[in-house]
Amino acid sequence: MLIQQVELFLIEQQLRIPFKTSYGLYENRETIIVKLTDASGTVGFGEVVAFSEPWYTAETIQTSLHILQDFLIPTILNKVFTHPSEVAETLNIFKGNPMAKAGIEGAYWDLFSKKKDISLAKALGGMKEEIPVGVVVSMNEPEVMLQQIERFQIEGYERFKIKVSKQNDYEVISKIRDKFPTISLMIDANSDYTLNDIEQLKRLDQFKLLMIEQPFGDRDFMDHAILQKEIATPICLDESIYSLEDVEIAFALQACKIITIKPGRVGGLTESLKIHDYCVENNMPVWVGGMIETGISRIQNVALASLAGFTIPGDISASSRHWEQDIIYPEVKLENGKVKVPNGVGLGITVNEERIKNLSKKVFKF
Ligand SMILES: O=C(O)CCC(=O)C1=CC=C[C@@H](O)[C@@H]1C(=O)O
Ligand SMILES: [Mg+2]
Repeated sequence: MLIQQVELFLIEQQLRIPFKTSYGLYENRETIIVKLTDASGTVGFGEVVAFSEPWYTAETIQTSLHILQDFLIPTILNKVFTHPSEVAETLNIFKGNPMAKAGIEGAYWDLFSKKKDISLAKALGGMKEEIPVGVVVSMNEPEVMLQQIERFQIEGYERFKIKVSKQNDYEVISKIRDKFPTISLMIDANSDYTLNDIEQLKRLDQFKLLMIEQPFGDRDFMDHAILQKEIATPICLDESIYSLEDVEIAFALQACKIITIKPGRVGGLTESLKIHDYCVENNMPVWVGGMIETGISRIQNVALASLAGFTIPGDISASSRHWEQDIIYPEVKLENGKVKVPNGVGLGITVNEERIKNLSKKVFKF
């Protein structure tokens, strides 16, 4: 495959439900849509899922635009690759910036599977035709969170992730457990705790949570290992995992019992597959995380989650969880509590290029 043209669309959409994080309240979400066109006119779509501010990881929309324009795109333009893994390897001559890289590499995977006349799921080695999915409940008043869980239960979600802080964890979780004693419930702390909070974290064992996601800082492997020995609830690492190497370190230190894979955070689908295979070989449960992304990245995650080793429902909620209208059709939706894995070539959906153009704040063509 020889890429003749790369286009970047910086888009911004209003979120249906504002998303409260440790950084602040997100009411709108910027992302970058990547469109690759090869010599035959076949196109591949990807998405850069970095946020506008460096609160989740160090990347932002602006750092990604810089790295894409000044380094990544000049490196892949008019160069022949026979497989997306070669693209990942080539882009790794540059340090860091996994989300910028994943935007390009993911678009290559879409293009590659189209050229092979197979679905992305099949190209990745996927087996499932439909997947169970989880949903994230934003940080809010406990009553609002209870209402959201009730609604999402009716919609068919099988796993519920709530965002908590160390100021409100016990109060919120106990109210949820009082009303929903048996649901599959997990929390995401986004590094809000430290080892000084170990007694407070021990108290959460009584709630029989599926896991605690990223209680400590992203480089705190040793502290997570100390905590995991003290609590029964499995620790899941998210922000700590930028590569397979980080997973090997976490596994060697017993810093966690579960891993969440986000292709953007690890540099793309090639690295995601390596991490999936390692976790399966080492009996470490693994699931696919979300990034409050558009349907392009979401449907890419659906394809990834179709691999047999993903055994925990991921953050792969319907388009309607975040958007009034998605930029793909058909939109991601639950049918009988499951999301169907597209079996059309490539992503297997249609990208609404008209809507992308209407949502674009800036367009770049190379
Ligand atoms: O994509 C979704 O629906 C949820 C995504 C989600 O929970 C997160 C995305 C990015 C940062 C955090 O807010 C959180 C996470 O840490 O997993
Ligand atoms: Mg997380």
